[in-house]
Amino acid sequence: MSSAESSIVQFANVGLRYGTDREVLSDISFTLYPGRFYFLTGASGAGKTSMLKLLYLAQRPSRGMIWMFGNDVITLPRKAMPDFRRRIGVVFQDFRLVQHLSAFDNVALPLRISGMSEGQIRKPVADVLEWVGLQHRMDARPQTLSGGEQQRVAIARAVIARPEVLVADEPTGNVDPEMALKLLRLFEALNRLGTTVVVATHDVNLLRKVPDSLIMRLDKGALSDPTGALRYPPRREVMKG
Ligand SMILES: Nc1ncnc2c1ncn2[C@@H]1O[C@H](COP(=O)(O)OP(=O)(O)OP(=O)(O)O)[C@@H](O)[C@H]1O
Repeated sequence: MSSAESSIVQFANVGLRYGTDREVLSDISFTLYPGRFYFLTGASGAGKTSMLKLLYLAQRPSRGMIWMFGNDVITLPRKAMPDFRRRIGVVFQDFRLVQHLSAFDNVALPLRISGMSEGQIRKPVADVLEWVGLQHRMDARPQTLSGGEQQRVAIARAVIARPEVLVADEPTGNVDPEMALKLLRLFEALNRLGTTVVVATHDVNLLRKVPDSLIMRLDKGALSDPTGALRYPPRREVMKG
């Protein structure tokens, strides 16, 4: 099998500019392989959020090519987008929960949108809320939850539809170090189940907590490769170095 066939995401010479400004991402080329744990790191303003937006298809590049799940997403018809987006779960630093809905209803939302019946929804939502340790807070509204609890609801919502890729943008930015580690363990558990995980963080301490992770580093919109993340096959001994 060629590397292109076994990859889950490929970027080739991707550039992104907002409006007529200079490029905030330049010549970005990399391949993500299924089942791996990637960190995307770099200083504030380096372009992490912009890169994740390209990854979860909220933003089109100004140039270059992007393939996901074996398809060219640049030329993908608009009506095919929702199906693609469902294969990618997203977690934001600021949670983005719907304030007037309970934890249960926030997590149930993607399943309701996809047309599942209430009978089909109850158990998977309860199970995933139990998995994030919030079975006792199912009826709580977001504003009555702590930051760590809200982020766990957001993670539950991101994974309820079993995405193949989970993308998280500074998911530990608004929680204390102990909760950050707990959230990271949830991402690791998902990764062990086969989900490809991409976590953007400027917190270099976090990188050390996942020994088998691959690190992509952005510096002023350019990508570097401190752990061999961008080479194939990624070598375990390099990753741990
Ligand atoms: N919608 C936008 N319009 C114009 N410029 C933008 C927009 N979004 C981001 N930028 C610019 O793109 C560059 C990269 O921003 P981005 O948010 O991707 O970086 P980041 O690494 O995620 O930073 P942070 O860690 O501070 O969130 C910055 O110079 C920013 O000002």
